[in-house]
Amino acid sequence: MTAQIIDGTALSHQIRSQVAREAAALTAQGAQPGLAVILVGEDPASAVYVRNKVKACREHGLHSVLEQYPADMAEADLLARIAALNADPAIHGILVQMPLPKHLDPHKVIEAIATEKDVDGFSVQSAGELMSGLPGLRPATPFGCMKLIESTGVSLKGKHAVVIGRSNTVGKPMALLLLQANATVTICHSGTPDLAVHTRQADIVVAAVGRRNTLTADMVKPGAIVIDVGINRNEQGKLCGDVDFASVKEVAGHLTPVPGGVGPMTIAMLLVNTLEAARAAAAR
Ligand SMILES: Nc1nc(=O)c2c([nH]1)NC[C@@H]1CN(c3ccc(C(=O)N[C@@H](CCC(=O)O)C(=O)O)cc3)C=[N+]21
Repeated sequence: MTAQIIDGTALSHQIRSQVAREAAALTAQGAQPGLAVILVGEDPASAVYVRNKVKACREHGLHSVLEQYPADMAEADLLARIAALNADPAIHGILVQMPLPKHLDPHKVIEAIATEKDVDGFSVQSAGELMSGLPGLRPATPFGCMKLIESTGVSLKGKHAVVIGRSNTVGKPMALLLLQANATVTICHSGTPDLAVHTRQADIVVAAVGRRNTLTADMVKPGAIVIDVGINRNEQGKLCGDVDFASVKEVAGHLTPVPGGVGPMTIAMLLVNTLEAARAAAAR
């Protein structure tokens, strides 16, 4: 059996087109959605990601601004920029690219963003809303993973989902979204003694570790849905995920590639969140 490859690029374009239509309607009402992206420091990978985010906004009729600051920017100056964007009526979403240079406290920075503009869904308030089943902005990566799973047409109800990784940005919110969709959820992490014992039971595996070949074919139940959140490089410098794609595709039922899986969906869901934030602002 060979897995169906889930095309994240194609799905992201469908979602982005929908966002563009709805953004145009808001713009016609004088409420064009706007995203501000802040990058501190010169990490080349981060620079590529933020440029792609801003470019995606421009291509789909959203207003966007990119603010780039030197790596030694003072925390007070960053907080002041966030305060100014909080007060800017043309901006509905604020994203501060992570990771931040060491001297900047990410928690303090995230909490400075107005809750209604927290399009990353990283704030304590947004996390609490997700935990409590309240409406709110959902973290883009796990939100995108849910859309990828939904695109298979397989119902999550009563299924066993295993999440590998417990980060605040992916693993934990992913587990909560799966739980909300009525899956039975297991969270595995670096302290799990035998990962394969859990993943072999799983109808859905979401791998969000940041280490190549974390999930191999022998660890996968035949027919399972496998979502690969990893972003790694192999010896040749080629982008690859946490899943051993070549072997797992012979066992899984559905599998996301890297690149072309979760990454493009993260950007699409960021646009969805910005649209949602703009819509909420227009209704106030
Ligand atoms: N505040 C904040 N919010 C984020 O959402 C955030 C962040 N910080 N820091 C870094 C991570 C990473 N991230 C990605 C987004 C898109 C791709 C993406 O589009 N990847 C393409 C490949 C791009 C390439 O070729 O490098 C793909 O997988 O097909 C990847 C990674 C968002 N992040």
